[in-house]
Amino acid sequence: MRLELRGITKRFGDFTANDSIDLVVEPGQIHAILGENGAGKSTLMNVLYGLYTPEEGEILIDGVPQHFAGPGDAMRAGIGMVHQHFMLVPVFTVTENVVLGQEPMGGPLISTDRARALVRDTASSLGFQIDPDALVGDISVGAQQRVEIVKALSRDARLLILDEPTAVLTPQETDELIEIMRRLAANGTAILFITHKLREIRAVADAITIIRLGRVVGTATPDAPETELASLMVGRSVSLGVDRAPAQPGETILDVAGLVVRDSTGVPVVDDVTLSVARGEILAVAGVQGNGQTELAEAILGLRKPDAGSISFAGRPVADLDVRERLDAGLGYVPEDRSTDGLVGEFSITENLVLDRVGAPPVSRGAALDVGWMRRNATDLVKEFDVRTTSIERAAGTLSGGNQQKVVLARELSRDLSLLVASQPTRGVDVGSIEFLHERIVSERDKGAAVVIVSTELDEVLALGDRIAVMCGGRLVGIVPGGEDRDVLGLMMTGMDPEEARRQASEHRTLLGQADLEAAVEAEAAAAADTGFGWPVGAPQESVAVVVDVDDVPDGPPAADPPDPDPTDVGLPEAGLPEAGLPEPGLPEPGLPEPGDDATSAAHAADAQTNATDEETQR
Ligand SMILES: Nc1ncnc2c1ncn2[C@@H]1O[C@H](COP(=O)(O)OP(=O)(O)OP(=O)(O)O)[C@@H](O)[C@H]1O
Repeated sequence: MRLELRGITKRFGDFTANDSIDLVVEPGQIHAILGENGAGKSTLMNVLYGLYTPEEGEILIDGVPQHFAGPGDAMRAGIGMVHQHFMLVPVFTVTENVVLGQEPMGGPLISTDRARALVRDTASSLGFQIDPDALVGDISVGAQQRVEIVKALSRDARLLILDEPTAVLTPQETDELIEIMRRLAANGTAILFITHKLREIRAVADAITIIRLGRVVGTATPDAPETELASLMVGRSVSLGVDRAPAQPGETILDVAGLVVRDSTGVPVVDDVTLSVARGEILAVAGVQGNGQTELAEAILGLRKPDAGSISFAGRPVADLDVRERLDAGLGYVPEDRSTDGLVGEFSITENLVLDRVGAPPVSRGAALDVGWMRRNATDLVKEFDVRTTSIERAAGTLSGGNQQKVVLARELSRDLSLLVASQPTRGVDVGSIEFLHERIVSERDKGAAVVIVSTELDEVLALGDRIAVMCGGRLVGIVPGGEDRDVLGLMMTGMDPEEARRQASEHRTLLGQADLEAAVEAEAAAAADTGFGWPVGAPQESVAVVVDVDDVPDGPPAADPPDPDPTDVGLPEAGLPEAGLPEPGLPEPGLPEPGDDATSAAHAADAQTNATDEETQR
């Protein structure tokens, strides 16, 4: 399939999310779309998948214009999409999920034999081991990812859209996915790949298109250095590491001893975990999602009752503190799922920024909310955290994923904290904003807070952790010093003890670990070239091939808020907030799309649907 998008324009009200986007994806090409949060990537993919109807522009497949009234049309035209948040039904089996909506019939009944055969054939053509009869809720997230791919490809997708597909995978699983993408591409499947992980783009993409503020601002080739790609994306140079002084641990704030948390069936999901965190240090908890980290974080916050063991905060059992006391004592929490646990999607940004402070000054005056203070607070935080929005009164649920995450972090980091527990703090956030958020987290540490970061991102764990704890199957596999080798951490995430992981890692380097080596070699070569000293290994890699349409790149620092720099100047409805009390849940917010609006129905539809060459491999 050769895909061509011509002049795609998609607006939400007055806001243009995609502005005359042109894009060509050749058969068998892995085409990465790179762009900062809110750039319009998902919107473009949703247009291509038939979830949104563009106001202008054309989609051509093999030169023939297409008109998609919904995802069904896109699927029939050979387009498959693996959404960032899986759209699987947990209580259905793998087979039931794969054939959902296209069940093979044997007379009047669904033919389960044919359905199973379809799953088996598609899976084995991809080299996947999948049990067609397993319940999706019982299999790992990596396996769920494979089910999503099987589902898309069992419908004969010749163009596959992968929207941030590696967010929940181990480095080893990511390697596997990269191999699958290469195999699919070699067989002619075109792949549109969205990710914020520059390392992956460099490992797998054939072509890169960069989108900023809804417009294509340039293209690049995968040999462009990460720093170059990052600055193209956000329009300024970005530091990909965090500049931080060594930790100065003080008194112990958090003490977890022999903690056991069981699920509803009695199985321990946190199994005998003991750790402590002091003021002035960051403990990063690494692990594949679903290995007890969520439950550990929730237990620390007192949101989950331990079945055994103890948790104390500054010497006091957390269970003795009620929620208000926990907040007053300076506990801050960033939940891993921003949309269900971090925000109230229907509430405005202003309201979401004070969710955990209602009832106390300065948010409340007696029984009434201080709306003026709330607006000033929102205006300041939106600016400081670079939340890309047209108005502070906008419903948080209509922000792009990365911008929703910034709202949650802005709320938690704007309080005085003694202990910050942040799960996946930068999931879906672009590199420019990650730089800022990491700096903010380090500055909390330096101000004397104890920080626990739970992250599946090894880059993040390595960037922030003064010590790194790795969890697998609910158990603490080990605690190693910050700066541990990423391959060692990847292996520990599979349950291997640190010594064995170090031994095996030295024998086998992952593709992405290899990319680290390459980056180090490049950096050293460049440094050698700069200083005029010879570089013994040979010349640096080919020059960077980056094409940027300079006229199209907006001037100035990216922190300039698009499209309305000052949220207070964008026609905030005076009556947007009630003078006292939050709006009734369920009441529509001013400015929200009406049901039946294109955007709303598309969102509902989305809800409902719940090469490298041998030489490179060698290197
Ligand atoms: N249904 C909607 N109603 C109103 N505005 C929307 C809607 N969906 C997206 N937008 C806006 O369109 C812009 C582009 O959003 P989109 O989700 O495409 O960004 P993105 O590039 O995928 O960002 P991220 O990397 O954060 O996922 C954002 O400003 C977002 O707030």
